[in-house]
Amino acid sequence: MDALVRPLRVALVGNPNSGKTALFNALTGAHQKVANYAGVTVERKEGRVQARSGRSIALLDLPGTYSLRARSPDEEVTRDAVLGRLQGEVAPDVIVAVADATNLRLVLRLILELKAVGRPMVLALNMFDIAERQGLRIDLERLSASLGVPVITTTATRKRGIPELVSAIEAAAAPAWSESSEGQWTAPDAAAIRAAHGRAERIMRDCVRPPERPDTLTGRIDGVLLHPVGGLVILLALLFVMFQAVFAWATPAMDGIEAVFGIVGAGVASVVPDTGPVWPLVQSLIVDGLIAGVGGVLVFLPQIVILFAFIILLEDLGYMARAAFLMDRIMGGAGLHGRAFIPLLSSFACAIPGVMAARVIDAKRDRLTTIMVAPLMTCSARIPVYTLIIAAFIPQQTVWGFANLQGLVMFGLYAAGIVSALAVSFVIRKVLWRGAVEPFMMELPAYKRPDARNVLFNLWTRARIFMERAARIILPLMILVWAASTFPYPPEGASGPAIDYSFAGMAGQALEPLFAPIGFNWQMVVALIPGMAAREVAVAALGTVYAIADAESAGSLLATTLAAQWSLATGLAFLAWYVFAPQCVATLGVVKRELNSWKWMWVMVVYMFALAYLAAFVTYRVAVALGGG
Ligand SMILES: Nc1nc2c(ncn2[C@@H]2O[C@H](COP(=O)(O)OP(=O)(O)OP(=O)(O)O)[C@@H](O)[C@H]2O)c(=O)[nH]1
Ligand SMILES: [Mg+2]
Repeated sequence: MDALVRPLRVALVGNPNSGKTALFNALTGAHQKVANYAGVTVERKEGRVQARSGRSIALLDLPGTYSLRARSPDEEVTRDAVLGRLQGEVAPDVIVAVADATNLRLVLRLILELKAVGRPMVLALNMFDIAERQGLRIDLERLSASLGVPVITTTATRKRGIPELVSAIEAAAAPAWSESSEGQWTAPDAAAIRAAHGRAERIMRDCVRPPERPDTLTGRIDGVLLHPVGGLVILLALLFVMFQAVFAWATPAMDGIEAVFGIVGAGVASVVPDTGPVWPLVQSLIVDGLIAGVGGVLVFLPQIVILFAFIILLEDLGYMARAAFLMDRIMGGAGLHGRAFIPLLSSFACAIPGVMAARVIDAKRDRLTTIMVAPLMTCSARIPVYTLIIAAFIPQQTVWGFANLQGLVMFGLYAAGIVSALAVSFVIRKVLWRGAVEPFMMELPAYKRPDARNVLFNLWTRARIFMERAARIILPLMILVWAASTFPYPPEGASGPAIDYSFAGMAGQALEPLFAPIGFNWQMVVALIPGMAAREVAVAALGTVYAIADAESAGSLLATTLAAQWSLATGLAFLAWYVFAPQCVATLGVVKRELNSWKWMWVMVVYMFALAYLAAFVTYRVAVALGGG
């Protein structure tokens, strides 16, 4: 192919948290996730840029690494991309080494390794705004001369230095039209590593003067936040406030959304005639199937947004790496690798990115353990389930004079997820493989003021994912649930409610004996079946089933209906079930893919269902014994 017309292949390579993805976004206009901790990007991501000359650039964003001597799966992706060893790819035409200008020492060694690969290279000195603020003096010309690569200063988050970087990339590529498919690189031996280390130190001494105004704030804040006792207390307090806020602040917005659905439902009922054989069905599909089902899940959007506002702000500040540090001892005691923290943290959004983030863990067994427990963390799809049951059964009251009881129960459910993840990993360590957990090192990023646009964009992404799931997964399933609960019609002269004679009613009643010991009724069983697709589907299905079953309660809130129809013990057993049950086929699919093993996927299915059944059983029996039946 003609080298002039095919796009220029460029790879962004650098230490974790140096701003590669921020730079990628600034160059391509993409919106890949950027956050202030190491290990955000675990996959290669491709984007396009058009240079002024008209030449198209195919840009690769890669996971961060300290060396081409890769250890973990994410680092292997970077090494293989740089060397052109990825399936169906050739080595990049230009490597852009991305460096955090305030933290050059480590990246210099990586740059020297990259030079040895022999591809044209450009150094982007990113975070240059911070370097300037600190009064860090870098002799750019000398640095460029000692390394033998052009140096461009950038501030990715403000899009500074972007056109200059693009020009430098083009200029670097121009002479090298060679189509060699693989970069050459051989792992250096100990002597070579020492030599590179010495060279990096010399370059540091020659080109970089220490900052005039070093960042002392980070150190002072860490003195408090990383205190072994005080730090943990602050972490717990933060989580406590977060769950209080989820309940206290969301209510007005949720009431608003509910009111809108109520008005829409009433509007539909007044517009659609209720005569003839078809119109009542249409009305039922819209009101019982779509509004009661899909709308019943969408009302939880405000809670999702509030929870993620906290998480995203803390991520951007740079607090999450500190939380990992604080939890390291506890996690180590449970046999979890310190690097498991970020995957488990990601699992609060959804177990799928969580399971994928486990790629940052190099030891196979540690990675497997992390993946096996990640789905126990409370993902956001559980929020509708938890909130619905809490609203139905837990009174809205203040305890200890300041805490909202509903928020406290939510906190407890999250804690149950975390504690059981620790317990399961402890058991895996004791039963399946022993041996010490490897020590864990993670750079603590400097604190940064959260960037409003980044926070809002990430928040919008979470909200969009939630709403898209409602449209893509819940909506079609609710049409099925509605149809299964409506047809066939009851026979002539039937006495019971019509739904009892429907497919759903029959299936639920057939399976009910299996679930009776844990206090579930047939409507719940019906909800659990489509609920395998995603956890919040169960809430939608309950909404639809109860809306069809019980015309009198039509229009009243699902929580009110449940409070009337279920015992307290049943409600609590349902909560306990949802702490553990692996009701998400997409997660199971990703576990199979990441571990490349059906066996471990089935181990997960079996152990999680077993725990769910056991937990619901114990909860139900204890609650009944205490008078909650
Ligand atoms: N002040 C400032 N902050 C930046 C700049 N570039 C990136 N950041 C911030 O630095 C943090 C890390 O940025 P990312 O783009 O996620 O870093 P990364 O290199 O992709 O990290 P990994 O994917 O974990 O390897 C984020 O909080 C960004 O907002 C910059 O030029 N100036
Ligand atoms: Mg990244």
